[in-house]
Amino acid sequence: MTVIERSLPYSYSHLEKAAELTLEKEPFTYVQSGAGAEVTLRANEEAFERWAIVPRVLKDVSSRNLSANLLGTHLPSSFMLAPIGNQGILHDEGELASAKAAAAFGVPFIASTVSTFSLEEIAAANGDGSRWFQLYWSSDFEVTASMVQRAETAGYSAIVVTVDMPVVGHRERDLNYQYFPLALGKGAANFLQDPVFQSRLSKSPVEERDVALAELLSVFFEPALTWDKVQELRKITSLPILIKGILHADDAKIAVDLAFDGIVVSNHGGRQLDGCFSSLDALPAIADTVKGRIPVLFDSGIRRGADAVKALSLGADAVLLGRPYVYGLAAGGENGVKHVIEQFIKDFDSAIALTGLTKASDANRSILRKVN
Ligand SMILES: Cc1cc2nc3c(=O)[nH]c(=O)nc-3n(C[C@H](O)[C@H](O)[C@H](O)COP(=O)(O)O)c2cc1C
Ligand SMILES: O=C(O)C(=O)c1ccccc1
Repeated sequence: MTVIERSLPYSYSHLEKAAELTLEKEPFTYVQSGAGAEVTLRANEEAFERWAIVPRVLKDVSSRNLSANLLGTHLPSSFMLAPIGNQGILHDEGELASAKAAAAFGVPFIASTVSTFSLEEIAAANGDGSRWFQLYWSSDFEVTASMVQRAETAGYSAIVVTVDMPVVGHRERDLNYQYFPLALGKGAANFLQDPVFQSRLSKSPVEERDVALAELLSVFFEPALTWDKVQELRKITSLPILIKGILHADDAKIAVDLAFDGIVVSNHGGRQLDGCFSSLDALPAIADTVKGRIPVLFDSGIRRGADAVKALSLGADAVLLGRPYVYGLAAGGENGVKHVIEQFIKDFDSAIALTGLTKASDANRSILRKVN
């Protein structure tokens, strides 16, 4: 399948630039920035430069299988689109454009709790595509339960509980601009359209939007969340449950012991705790602990095909693509996301062949060396 929007650039840095030229400075900064001095944001990318692929040759790579299958979901190229909230600040069609683009390539889409469009609207745009729902656990448990049930009804096939945001990271550049999309209502649709959330209000969100947004902010964070509480999700849904935001091998062990269905090794793209471990550096010990008992997904720093090869070699079963696709969204809407997906698949395919592999799932540590 060849698309698309030839005016869009091919490299990550140029895509970022294209997004910067399209957007106002506040929404661009919101996407690009990280917490604190952005040490972790930089470390996520730099960690990939400390691993080098040592390719094998003469392996007949004429036919290649890039796919992964996990938790009943088919990933044609071993990656999914990461949950990214508030996409309406980047393009009017927001998550609808991204979910359509993902479906066109059969790439699974993970919809965020704080999407600009509701999970039902995203499901309609995603159509026959495959999709998971990312859950931010609300301190109003009945709202959490209602959202999970809605996701199940709307054809989402797994729940990804993000646990690295008991509070929001100290994002200095957003603070400088005093720019907080959730407070502006840019990621409120799943709440405003939720019947349980609406029942908490004396007037409808349309009549009293400010009151509704204040209620949203008051129930959004749940700093008291624990492993025990997350386990209660089992009573509400039969869908697979993954835990996103794992960096410590001991937490990976707890996730396995408590029979969660998968984990996402992630530091939220350097947006939460600045100074924490890069995601790639965290991966090997986690993979050694999990030992294949549950799927290990990975994000934070994936920019190119070879990055995905490295993450798979260090023990990930699949990766999530984050900032690259939303820069495509900002610069070119649905076609921009298609462009990014298409190029990422081509790059990944080429990297697999040049590594001397015919199956992405065969990637392992024998083809990697630590450098520097
Ligand atoms: C603008 C933006 C919004 C995000 N929103 C969410 C979200 O709503 N839920 C979530 O679990 N992660 C969210 N993330 C984190 C991503 O899912 C992913 O972990 C991160 O983007 C990976 O880093 P990378 O994009 O630098 O590779 C967001 C990231 C960005 C850049
Ligand atoms: O920006 C984010 O990373 C994010 O997920 C978020 C969601 C809600 C409030 C603040 C940040």
